[in-house]
Amino acid sequence: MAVKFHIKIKTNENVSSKAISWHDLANAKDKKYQSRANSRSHSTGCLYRPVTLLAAVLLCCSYAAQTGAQSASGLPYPCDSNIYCYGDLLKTVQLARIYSDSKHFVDMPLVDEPEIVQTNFAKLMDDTAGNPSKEQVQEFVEANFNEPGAEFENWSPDDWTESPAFLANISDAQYYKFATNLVALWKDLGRKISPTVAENPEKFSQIYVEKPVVVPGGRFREFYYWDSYWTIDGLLLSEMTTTVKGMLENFLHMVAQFGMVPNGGRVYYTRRSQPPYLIPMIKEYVDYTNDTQFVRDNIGLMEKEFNFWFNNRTTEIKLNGSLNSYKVALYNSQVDEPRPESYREDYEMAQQLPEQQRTQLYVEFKSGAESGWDYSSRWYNSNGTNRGTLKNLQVTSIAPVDLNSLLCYNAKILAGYHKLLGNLAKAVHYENIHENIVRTIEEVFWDEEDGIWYDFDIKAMKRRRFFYLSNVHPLWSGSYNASNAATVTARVISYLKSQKVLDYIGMKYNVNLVGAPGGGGEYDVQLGFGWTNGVALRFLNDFGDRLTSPPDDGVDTSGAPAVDTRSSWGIAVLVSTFINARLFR
Ligand SMILES: OC[C@H]1O[C@H](O[C@H]2O[C@H](CO)[C@@H](O)[C@H](O)[C@H]2O)[C@H](O)[C@@H](O)[C@@H]1O
Repeated sequence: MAVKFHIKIKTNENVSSKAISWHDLANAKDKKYQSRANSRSHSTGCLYRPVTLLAAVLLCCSYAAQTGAQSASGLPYPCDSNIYCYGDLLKTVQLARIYSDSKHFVDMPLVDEPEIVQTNFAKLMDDTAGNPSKEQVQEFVEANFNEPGAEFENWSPDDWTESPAFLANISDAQYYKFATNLVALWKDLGRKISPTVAENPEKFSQIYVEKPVVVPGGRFREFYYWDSYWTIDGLLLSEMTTTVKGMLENFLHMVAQFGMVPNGGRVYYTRRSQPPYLIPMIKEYVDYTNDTQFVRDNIGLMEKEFNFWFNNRTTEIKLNGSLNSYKVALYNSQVDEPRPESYREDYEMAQQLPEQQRTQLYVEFKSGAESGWDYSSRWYNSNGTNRGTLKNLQVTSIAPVDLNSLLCYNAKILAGYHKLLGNLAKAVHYENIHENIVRTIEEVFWDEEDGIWYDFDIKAMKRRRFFYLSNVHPLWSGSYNASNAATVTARVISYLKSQKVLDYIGMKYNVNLVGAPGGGGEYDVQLGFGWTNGVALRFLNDFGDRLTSPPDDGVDTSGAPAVDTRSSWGIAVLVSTFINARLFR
């Protein structure tokens, strides 16, 4: 008799359940799919209770065959692993403060099978009456986990070249050297995931992907979804088309596997995404290579990703006094528990709220991470202002103009590709979606008085008239009525000038020590960030023929951490100069 298992294919609100048999699994062409399914049945729903060791083990075993465990609120956990995503082991280790960065622990591979690690943990709790000291927890972690990074093998991209043609456009010697350094960095940021991860997925939080990836770097040891858009742009300028194609194939594989592209390449990121740049990334690649066969082969998965957002991340609103209704997109990850990679921080913040409000805060944390703007005052809402603290996060009730603009752009690309492939009915379908979103952006997000688009508060039903760089997204994506292009562009530039924002562009900068990197936030300034390298290369490509580096102005950066021209703050200064040059010529 065929035994059926339910494999949850995860999207957040849309948890669809697909019955497959072991026979199906055994015959599955894709070995990774099989090993991922195995890992779920191994690691699901296994909760320690401070009873006896035997009872704990029995409890673990009885849960082992289940999938899709839920928290008491009824919402799913960040993933099904009771080591990396929820449960007493995770909570005990993260609250013990062994590592200053919570992400460190959830990036550590297991030494043994999850069941054995759970049994060892149950023993630790039993031996210490459920209250181990920090040293005892540390000893347990060191015995049962390896340091992060064990999941990679050495890899140097075959398609890397020292002197891609675009470098010849850069006339300034300093900038030339700077660009050469950035191109060299691709070799440091490339990662190939070891086949051991595919063979034993239950021992790793790293998601196995077949093709190498380029990561942001530093503590970000895995791919990040929206970062990859700018990374890929820089890789294409660097003529690394094979690497780019592989990264796109990985993303498409994840759409097939998860129904969407996860925030990043770890299991604890699989129930939230990031801004949907996959279709624009494919467009960048196809424009550069003319590989239209890639579109033909993958149009179905591109649509699948679009539909994830269009079906699971939208809501209908009616403007006050209007009969028209509008479909607006929002970030919304309905998942309980602290973010595993920021467990202690989220947990401690939630403790300051009454118990019944904590799940919603956890949802807001994850939805903020899904936006990529984690965290910005953009998501604070106290009495309609953008002031407050993380406790005032209201991501799920703010319709972001950039997300709506991005989906508009996605629909336009899909319409164009369907036309190219001769699927005329589909082309019309996506053209209609595109037109509807353009109308929504004009009628909901555009502020005629200020001459700019704003995010929209769907509780108060009004625009949030605060400056964020995301306000100009529709100008970039072309999500406005083409006949108004000249007026719209002039108004947006005048808005930017009025805000004086172009004087202050930077990722994290130091307001006390000009030119020095800043600090604070969730993590330190990272050296050689993948996506900012891509942005800098793009600017050097577009303006390198007319840029000259500033003379040494004697700025004292002696108090600043040692960084070189590869750092993200240096790049931000460069980009700011370029933006000024372009807009105010
Ligand atoms: O460059 C990678 C990403 O870095 C930030 O977010 C990531 O770190 C957060 C804290 O560890 C995590 O919760 C989030 O989900 C991660 O994406 C940054 O805010 C992102 O925009 C960026 O993609």
